[in-house]
Amino acid sequence: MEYSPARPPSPVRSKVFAACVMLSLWVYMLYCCAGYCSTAPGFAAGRVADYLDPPVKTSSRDLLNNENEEWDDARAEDATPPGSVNGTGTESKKLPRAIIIGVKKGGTRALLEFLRVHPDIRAVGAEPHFFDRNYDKGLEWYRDLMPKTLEGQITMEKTPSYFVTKEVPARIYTMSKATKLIVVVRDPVTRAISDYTQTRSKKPDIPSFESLTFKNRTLDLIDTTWSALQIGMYARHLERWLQFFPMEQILFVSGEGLISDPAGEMARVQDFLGLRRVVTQKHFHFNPAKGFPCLKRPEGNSKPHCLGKTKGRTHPNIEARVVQSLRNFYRPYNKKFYRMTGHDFGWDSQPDGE
Ligand SMILES: Nc1ncnc2c1ncn2[C@@H]1O[C@H](COP(=O)(O)OS(=O)(=O)O)[C@@H](OP(=O)(O)O)[C@H]1O
Repeated sequence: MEYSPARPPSPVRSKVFAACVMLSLWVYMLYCCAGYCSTAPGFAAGRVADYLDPPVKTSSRDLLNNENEEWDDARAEDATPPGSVNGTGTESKKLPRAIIIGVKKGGTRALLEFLRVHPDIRAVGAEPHFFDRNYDKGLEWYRDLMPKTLEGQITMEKTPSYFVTKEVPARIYTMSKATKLIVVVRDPVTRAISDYTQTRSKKPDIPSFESLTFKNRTLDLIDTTWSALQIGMYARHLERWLQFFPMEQILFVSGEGLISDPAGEMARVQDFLGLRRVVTQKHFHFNPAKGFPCLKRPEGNSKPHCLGKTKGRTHPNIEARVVQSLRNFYRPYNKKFYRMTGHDFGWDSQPDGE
């Protein structure tokens, strides 16, 4: 090879060099915006982009074909402590090792967002609805929705309808009988009203809560075919899960506790998942105007991130006698559920009225 001495930089060569650098930076930024920079730790650009725009991209969101109003709530700030991403090796998409299976309006979005703060958790932001609506698309379709993880990190998703869909326990068992299951439960009466409030926000003309609750005019026959009421019969749904999974593999999180003591509930969840207790009291700030805890970064003084306006909608006032009938209706189911889980969630000691 011919030896050529170093040539002094010419103005033309410098301009070409600068243009190449600019072009590479643009390509890298596009790459990151597309969500492929997730190996970057903590607050690095890729992960922030990932968090602002969760791993399921718009096209996949359409593919998911669900009325996923909660998707926007996944646009949380990245509160991952800098430099604390764990795990080793190269990243790859894996099937979930833990799933938040319910319940609808229990507080599932709050739990998922709190968990996403943990450096050992990577979760898909949207609800995949794989085991109930998209099962025929196959496990590879499902895996492809997941964010990439390093060895040692836990892949998660949440789809609240799983808990009440009868085919789902067997399907999750078939994927992996070691899957850890988390259920966020909430007073079934308040949950039903929350569910109704959500439906009414989309279809303002629906009949009143009272008229949907009863089958007859004498207001004594509860309409258990109405899904808003059926979901709250937790003991019944749980029986189906117990045909496939042992109780030790299911964690019940109190929806009320998630609001009044988020750090306490998060300690239980992290223990259950075999994780270090990274998400603690210092990650939460109670916002009195919202009435909810919001996520904050322990260091720095950026504004705490609260969930979006689809959470904490004002519930309509429901007639006291209707609430009382529902309390009477749910009492035996609640009692059974407390016995099965070994935990009294305290819903039956609530004062009457919501
Ligand atoms: N931190 C925090 N911020 C906001 N909201 C919180 C929080 N923790 C629990 N909740 C309660 O979560 C309820 C919505 O539950 P889900 O997220 O499970 O709803 S959904 O099934 O995904 O639609 C939502 O119900 P509503 O208040 O009836 O809207 C909230 O009460």
